[in-house]
Amino acid sequence: MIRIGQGFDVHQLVEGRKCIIGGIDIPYQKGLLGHSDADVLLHAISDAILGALGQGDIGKHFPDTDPAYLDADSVKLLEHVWEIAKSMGYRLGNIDSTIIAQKPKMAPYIPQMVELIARVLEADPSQVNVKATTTEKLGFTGRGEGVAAQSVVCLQKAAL
Ligand SMILES: Nc1ccn([C@@H]2O[C@H](COP(=O)(O)O)[C@@H](O)[C@H]2O)c(=O)n1
Ligand SMILES: C[C@@]1(CO)OP(=O)(O)OP(=O)(O)OC[C@H]1O
Repeated sequence: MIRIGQGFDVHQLVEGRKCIIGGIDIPYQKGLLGHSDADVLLHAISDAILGALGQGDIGKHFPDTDPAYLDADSVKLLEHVWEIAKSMGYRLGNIDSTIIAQKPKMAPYIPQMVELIARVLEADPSQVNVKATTTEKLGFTGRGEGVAAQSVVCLQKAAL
């Protein structure tokens, strides 16, 4: 059986925070604001997996009112989501994601993001695609006020 899920997330860019995207700490004068480390890409991917499983979203599994998730490492959150997927008998088919940001430049860091995501999802890097786009200076991403990410995931379950 094949299940498809999609995820979308946005975090504000502010001074005094780290810019962690796809599990990689990207050097930049601003960072992403959130209850956790605000890793917008891993949140979109986590939501896509939970969507494919019909298991709600990361806000349901990791409430932003719970101090346990304050400054949480989103790699750990994705690992937890992947444990749910495995417990339901799924493995990764493929994943495609887009980071929407005017700055910083993502391209140099994308290979490291792909390696990390593939490792967490126990997949080959060829099953994971990460892209980036600006919005040509339009909108909140174009003004550099925030970063958005979207992801589509295909999960496969072995037939019994
Ligand atoms: N934050 C970003 C945005 C884009 N890129 C790369 O630049 C290429 C051109 O982007 P356009 O928005 O003009 O299509 C694109 O192919 C991305 O690979 C980036 O590295 N970081
Ligand atoms: C990850 C959680 C939990 O720390 O907080 P944030 O970092 O604010 O991220 P968001 O994308 O709003 O989603 C879910 C939250 O519950």
